[in-house]
Amino acid sequence: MSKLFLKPGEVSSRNQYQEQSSSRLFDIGESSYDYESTIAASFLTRNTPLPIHNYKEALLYAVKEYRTVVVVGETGSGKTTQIPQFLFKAGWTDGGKGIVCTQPRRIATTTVAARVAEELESSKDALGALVGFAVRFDNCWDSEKTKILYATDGTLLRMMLSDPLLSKFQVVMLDEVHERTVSTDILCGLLKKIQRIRSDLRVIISSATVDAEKFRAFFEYSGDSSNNTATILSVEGRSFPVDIYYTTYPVQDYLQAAYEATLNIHRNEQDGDVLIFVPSSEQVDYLVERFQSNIFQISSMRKDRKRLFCVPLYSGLSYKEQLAAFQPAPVNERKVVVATNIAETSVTIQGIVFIVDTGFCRMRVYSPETGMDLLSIQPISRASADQRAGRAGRSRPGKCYRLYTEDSYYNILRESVVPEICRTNLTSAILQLKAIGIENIMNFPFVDAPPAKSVATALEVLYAIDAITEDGILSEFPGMVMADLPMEPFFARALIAAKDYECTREIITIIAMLQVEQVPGDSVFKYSSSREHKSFEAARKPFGVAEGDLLTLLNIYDAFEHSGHSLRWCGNHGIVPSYMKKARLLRRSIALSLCNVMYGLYGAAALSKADELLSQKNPDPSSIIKALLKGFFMNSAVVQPDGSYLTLVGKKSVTIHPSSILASRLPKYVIYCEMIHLKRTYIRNITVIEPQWLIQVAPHVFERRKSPMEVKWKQFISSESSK
Ligand SMILES: Nc1ncnc2c1ncn2[C@@H]1O[C@H](COP(=O)(O)OP(=O)(O)OP(=O)(O)O)[C@@H](O)[C@H]1O
Repeated sequence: MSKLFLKPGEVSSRNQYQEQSSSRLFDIGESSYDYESTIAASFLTRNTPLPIHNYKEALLYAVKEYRTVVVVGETGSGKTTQIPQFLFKAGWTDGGKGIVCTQPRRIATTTVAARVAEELESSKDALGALVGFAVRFDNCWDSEKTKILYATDGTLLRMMLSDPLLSKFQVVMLDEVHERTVSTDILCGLLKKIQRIRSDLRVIISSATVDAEKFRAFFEYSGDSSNNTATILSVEGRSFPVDIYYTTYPVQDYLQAAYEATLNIHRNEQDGDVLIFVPSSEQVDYLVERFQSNIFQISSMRKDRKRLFCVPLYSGLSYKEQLAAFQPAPVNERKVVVATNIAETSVTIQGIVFIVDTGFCRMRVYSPETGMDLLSIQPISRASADQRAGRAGRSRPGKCYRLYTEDSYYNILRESVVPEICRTNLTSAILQLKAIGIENIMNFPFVDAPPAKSVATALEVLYAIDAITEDGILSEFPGMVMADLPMEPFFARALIAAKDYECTREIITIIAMLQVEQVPGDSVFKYSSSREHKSFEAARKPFGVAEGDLLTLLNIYDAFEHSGHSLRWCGNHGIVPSYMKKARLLRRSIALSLCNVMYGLYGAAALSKADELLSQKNPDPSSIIKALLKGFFMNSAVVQPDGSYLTLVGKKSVTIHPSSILASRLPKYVIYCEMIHLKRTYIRNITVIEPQWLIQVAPHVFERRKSPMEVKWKQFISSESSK
């Protein structure tokens, strides 16, 4: 075979880190993919302190003098872990208020908090005291003791429902702002408003370079001449260099290319673990299985027979399963982590030296005609590609293999991601804003304003599910309760309705099971619904019910409960025990949230009410479906002669996803929980309904001559604008 990867010293000319680079063809083992190489920033020795340490004084000065500091810097320079510690040690929490740092993702939130707790308190068990975390359905902090709190952006937003001025915090740091999640963008607007009331509050924005000036300008407050308002602090340097390699021509099959690139690394490189980025959990599972089934062959590729082992990492896994990716590899073994973009930002997996980046991710894209999000596979942005590369080079120099050309990187990938707020369903976000007291959505200071049509559709949907009145005002009930429940408004609506239909236990169970099966292709069965379809169907058959997927999930949970939560029972039925354990925990969390929010109960009273809510009642299936309909009636569809379906709202042609238990039965009327766009537009998690129930639960939408899309949205817009 010909020469493999170029050595860093052999390269020259440009790269994205403005250091030396060059390009040359080479062949990677048996595969035919050619790569060009680009070398990253200057080398620092292993014991070099993190680059952010050189900026400690500058940072503390900036935070003292300016209300907002935008910090930009390379991945791995130490922003996330060190800045809160600098502020803590400099006395910013001495007045009794804490520091909160947000992250877009759960896994980053919890792992970074654990790392900082260990650094600050020199103990592995310290988490939850001085340093804590808060994510949906899981809190590990103490309102008295915790001085540094890591929280997901969505959780901080939810905290603002009870504490709109964030009075518990002295400093709010929004990390990874360039990811532009809806929650982070909304937090930016809210913080800008809070700063006008609280001149003591300090805001730190950590962002990629490209967006820095935009955020600085956004936070600059012209009304305050006595105070400096916003500034930028650039942190130069990274921990260790990462050499970047590109293919010399576009890759046809990125999964095959990822597989081959990894084999090549294993065959030719010394030690160091590999992190592969693919778009979806299905593809993660596919690659993991492929590696595992060829493990002997792969290990024998090396003279020293170093073993390779492979672990998945995506959001549908339980927390414990996710942590497996963070465990160090045994001596003489090489770990390959196959991940979705959950591992893209703020995450440090020790031992990772090689990155394989397919260049794609699965993204939610909003369709204003249907008012629904579509999940589709899209090229990543350059900012994401840099984040992915930055997962190497954190404890030693690394290499990143991009399975696309350098030309694609510079000319096809967008510089930064389209803000999620401009491409996603805003129902949940607007409900949150209304609950925080922002009535005039059109005048809210968005960093980038969402399309007016998306705002209008969200208002219309909120009106249809009774969250807001005809005048766009949040209803005390159920609107305020929906906003307080930690879940999407449609599920919250169904859960609230469940009380009247006497099926709270069942709706809680269904929501918990759906939460576990978040990602298309994921299922509670150990077989993949797409690749091991026969085994999957055979395992599901004993639980299947004619009413559809959600009641089938309920049946599975009930059987699990009946078995005494037996892990052996799970094994005998091809069910993944950790998923069921996760569902069990989630049920309890959801029940407790409901007790807090709807019944105003806390502590022991909430626990005993939660037990009552979760005890067996066996309602009629039609009651459960009617409660679901209260939330999901906008997602109804009717079968067409060719076996496709037409959505009743939006008139979109869709197909039942092959993983549905109803895929071959084709009932006349259905509701669905999710629409996804793959090769076709599919609907998932289907329930059979009677058409007359639509009129019973939502007469304001389905009574003749009242088209839902005519629901006064124009009036909403004009009344919103005039508030
Ligand atoms: N959980 C961890 N285990 C081991 N080392 C860690 C961990 N978290 C962080 N580090 C070390 O601290 C360094 C800085 O990480 P930090 O997350 O603070 O950087 P950052 O500037 O926020 O980068 P990014 O935006 O890429 O997350 C990492 O490069 C790594 O060396």
